[in-house]
Amino acid sequence: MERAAVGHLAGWSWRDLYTLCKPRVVAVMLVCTLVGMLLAAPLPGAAAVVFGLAGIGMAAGGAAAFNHVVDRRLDAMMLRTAGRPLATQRLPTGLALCWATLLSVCGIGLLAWQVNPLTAWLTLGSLIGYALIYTAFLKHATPQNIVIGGVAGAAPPLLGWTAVTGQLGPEPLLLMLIIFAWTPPHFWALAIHKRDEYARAGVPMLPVTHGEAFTRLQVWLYGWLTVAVTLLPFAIGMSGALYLVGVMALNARFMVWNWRVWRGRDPQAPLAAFWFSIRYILGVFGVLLLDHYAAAWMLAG
Ligand code: HEM
Ligand SMILES: CC(C)=CCC/C(C)=C/CC/C(C)=C/COP(=O)(O)OP(=O)(O)O
Repeated sequence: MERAAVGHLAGWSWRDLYTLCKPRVVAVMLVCTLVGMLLAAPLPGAAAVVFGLAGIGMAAGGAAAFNHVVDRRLDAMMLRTAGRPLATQRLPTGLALCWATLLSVCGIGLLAWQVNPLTAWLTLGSLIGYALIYTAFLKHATPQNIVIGGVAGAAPPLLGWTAVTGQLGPEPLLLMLIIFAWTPPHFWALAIHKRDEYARAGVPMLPVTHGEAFTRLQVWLYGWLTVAVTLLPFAIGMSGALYLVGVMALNARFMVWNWRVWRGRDPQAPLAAFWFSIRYILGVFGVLLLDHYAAAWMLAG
């Protein structure tokens, strides 16, 4: 019998274990982590970078897998998530739980063993914050779920910074604040688009509890907060003119999308704004890095 057929008969494939890790979300998080590392030290040690990325990546993937386990019944109720490996029941819950535990233990263990205890503790805090506090409690308790839970999702650049320096400081907190302020426009734009699904599943997301118009206003206001926070690296002298120009251009496009969401005239705007938010956050961290190396290069010259 062919291997594929065996996999099919068994009901699940190895790819399902990969899917549980939310690989695209974790990939963007790791980009932000790497930028945090490279801003902390122009030439960080290879071991801190490699083991740091591997440990943080495994822990974030493990947290995402726990999220799939905890949310398996809820995911089955929503069209967007109904095809997930646990929602369809093609992957046994016990196996997913083992996978989530293995990834989390290996990730945190690697950080404690090869990186530093501070990074291991902070990553563990983010893991618990997302997998348990957000997923099992906040998500069902309050429409502020993603604002509070956003602390865990915003941690990656700070974790990257501590991985190479072993200490906290105002700069990594600022990098974290950028993602924190960006999370509401990122998620609520999608939540507006998926409002009916969340309502049917009984999840108290902001558009369900406070209506679409109020959520559109919040996207607009948090958008401005994000703009203000992204100007701080320049204001405190952490980044230079190249960053300022780049981030202003990104902010202009970001706010055009948030404005379209706020106006509420284009039904396609929320989903388009959600997808742009991902390019935006990658752009902000990309331009932070570009500016950092441009400054180092000019100093060397
Ligand atoms: C609590 C905070 C956050 C919430 C509630 C949230 C929510 C979501 C949701 C519901 C999706 C759709 C997923 C899907 O359709 O499978 C999504 C997608 C995504 N999010 Fe977030 N997010 C958060 C934080 C972050 C952070 C911190 C990053 C990266 C720095 C991020 C990056 C992404 C990416 C790249 C996608 C697209 C995934 C894909 O292409 O399948 N998110 N987010
Ligand atoms: C250690 C560390 C850095 C942890 C962070 C872990 C992590 C992967 C956070 C992702 C945030 C996210 C996609 C939230 C959506 O969850 P949801 O349940 O609301 O969305 P869903 O309905 O798509 O599952």
